[in-house]
Amino acid sequence: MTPIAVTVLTGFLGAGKTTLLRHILHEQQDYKIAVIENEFGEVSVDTQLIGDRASQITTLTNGCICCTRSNELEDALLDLLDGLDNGSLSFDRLVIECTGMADPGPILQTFFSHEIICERYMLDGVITLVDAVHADQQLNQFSLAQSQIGYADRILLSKTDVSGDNTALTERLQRINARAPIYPVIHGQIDLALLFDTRGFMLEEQVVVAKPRFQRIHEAQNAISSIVVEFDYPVVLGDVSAVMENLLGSFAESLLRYKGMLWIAGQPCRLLFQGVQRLYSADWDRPWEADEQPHSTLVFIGVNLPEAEIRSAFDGLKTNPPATQ
Ligand SMILES: Nc1nc2c(ncn2[C@@H]2O[C@H](COP(=O)(O)OP(=O)(O)OP(=O)(O)O)[C@@H](O)[C@H]2O)c(=O)[nH]1
Repeated sequence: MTPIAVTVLTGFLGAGKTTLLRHILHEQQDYKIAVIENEFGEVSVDTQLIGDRASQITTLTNGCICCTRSNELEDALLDLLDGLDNGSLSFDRLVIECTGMADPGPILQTFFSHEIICERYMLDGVITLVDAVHADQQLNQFSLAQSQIGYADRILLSKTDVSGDNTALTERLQRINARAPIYPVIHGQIDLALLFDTRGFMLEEQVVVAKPRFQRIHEAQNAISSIVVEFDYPVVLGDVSAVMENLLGSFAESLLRYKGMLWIAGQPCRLLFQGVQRLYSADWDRPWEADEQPHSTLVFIGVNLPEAEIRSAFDGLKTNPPATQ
């Protein structure tokens, strides 16, 4: 039986993993891809975004799969095999999207430490997304961001459309990981032949593969947490922008990542709102379904999150809800 090739997508918060995954699922013609998504926080924004393009999506929201003590990843991998064996699922590749705070070490270890998983899956490679705009600061602040680069078989430098000159960053990445080629990508656009069949974990004679390092997350990351803000009334787009501008004015350094779906007054479609530190964007997503109660849900992930300020800023929109809708 041919083992199922597994690609692990990693990279710090907001580096472009979901954007790349959407590109992979959209472009590839040759494989049936199953996806395991691990989301930070209980809201599955990314799962909603990748939609129905994967053969099977399993979402693990019970904490980060690299640090949870449960065997959630192991169980998910075995469940997928059960599905294959009983004919309820059909796929020939697996992509695992880690959270931006995941240390890839323990995730990779799962593929070496469980007999059935070792036999039926084959780790193809680790692809690490690096946000060309924020990476320098993230690498200075979080040893985890360095680990994610250390494990890479391929490094994809994202946001090169807005980052300016990347020479110094590229040199820094090469010093951390001299083995992985670095490719610039804009919105996940890359030739898939460069991503698959990297054989990063095959011990070929000509390749010196560094032994995976399994390390604990640095204590400093304990300061990172997430909060979910929800409201069940429509809001005016300009008001949300004003709230965000104010929050960023005071707390841009603390807000590592924020994203969610918004109910905008008078609009038939959901607004996907997301940002990474100071860069944020909004896109219209699909229309609200007839049987779906519109609502807004935002997830904020940050260092020493100013929770009270964030909640009170959004509560402020409640006192003056728009008359329409
Ligand atoms: N300008 C620009 N924006 C990008 C690029 N790639 C991704 N983005 C934007 O960056 C934000 C984060 O992208 P995602 O793909 O959600 O990042 P992620 O790594 O999956 O994020 P988390 O799962 O939250 O860690 C989104 O607003 C993307 O549209 C790029 O190449 N250029």
